[in-house]
Amino acid sequence: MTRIVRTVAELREQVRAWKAAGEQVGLIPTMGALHDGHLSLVRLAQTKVKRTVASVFVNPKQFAPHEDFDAYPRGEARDAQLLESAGCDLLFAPNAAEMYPQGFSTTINLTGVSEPLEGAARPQFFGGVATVVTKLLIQAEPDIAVFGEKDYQQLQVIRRVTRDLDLPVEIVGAPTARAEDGLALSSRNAYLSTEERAAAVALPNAMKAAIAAVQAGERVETAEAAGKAALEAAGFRQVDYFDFRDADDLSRLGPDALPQAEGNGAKARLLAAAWLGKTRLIDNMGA
Ligand SMILES: Nc1ncnc2c1ncn2[C@@H]1O[C@H](COP(=O)(O)OP(=O)(O)OP(=O)(O)O)[C@@H](O)[C@H]1O
Ligand SMILES: CC(C)(CO)[C@@H](O)C(=O)[O-]
Ligand code: BAL
Repeated sequence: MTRIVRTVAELREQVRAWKAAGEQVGLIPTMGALHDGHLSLVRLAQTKVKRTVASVFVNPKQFAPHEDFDAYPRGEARDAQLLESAGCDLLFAPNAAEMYPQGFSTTINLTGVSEPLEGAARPQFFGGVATVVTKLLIQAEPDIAVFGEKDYQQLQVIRRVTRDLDLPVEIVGAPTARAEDGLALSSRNAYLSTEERAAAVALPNAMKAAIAAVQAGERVETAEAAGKAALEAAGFRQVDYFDFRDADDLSRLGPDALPQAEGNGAKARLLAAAWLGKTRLIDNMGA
């Protein structure tokens, strides 16, 4: 069985024992409600290191008061079973008091790549993510930590934080796992009604269409506007962003920039976030 530990002391003791035996360790931070996307991160870590630790912690610091912290799906027994089936060695499941003891007063303050897109839509989000991920990396002392490209900006922010703070860990990005129709797997997909789930495929479809249009010579701005219109026509009630961006620093691409144009060395990424009823979906694709 996958062992479950709830304290930093137990986590460190186990990780240090593995390292003393010459075994490298990979950390997979999650908020639980696990799905195949999370398990693909475990499997990727297993190709690189001998031991894997998944953390499950629904981090209150990355939710604004009006967001879905209370409603966020939780189910430790099911999560532990899935981790067991994936061959994960350890589940770290701290409670809020272990993570944020009384008097906790430290938050990582970010600029740069955290500011646009998710940072603009959810001003509290990346400070909370950076704080908890930094704590998890210090607590677990892993050799590698794996994060999904599904949360592409989060991955870029975490790369930046680990570089800036000299954290001795390799950050590994993992490709987005998708349902058969193309929708990115996400714990929040559980909020979708049957009708909304059917409509949700418009998100990856609009993104693929926008990338194809730009690659065929369409102006970036025009493709972005068409993408937003396609989402609204499919029943999305609000599009927070549908933007082509520089793939590394997420700065804006000029209106006439053709990401794939010959001689244009910049790599582009299309990132989108949009609301279907009460569910906020995000996705991104290389362009
Ligand atoms: N479809 C996916 N493919 C690859 N990685 C994923 C996928 N979904 C989530 N992840 C990654 O799993 C890790 C934990 O994410 P989290 O627990 O928030 O799951 P989630 O499904 O993204 O949930 P949410 O619905 O809250 O966004 C993150 O690194 C995230 O990028
Ligand atoms: C990285 C993370 C586990 C930090 O709480 C969370 O933001 C997530 O699940 O993507
Ligand atoms: N998957 C990112 C975590 C969040 O949206 O809160």
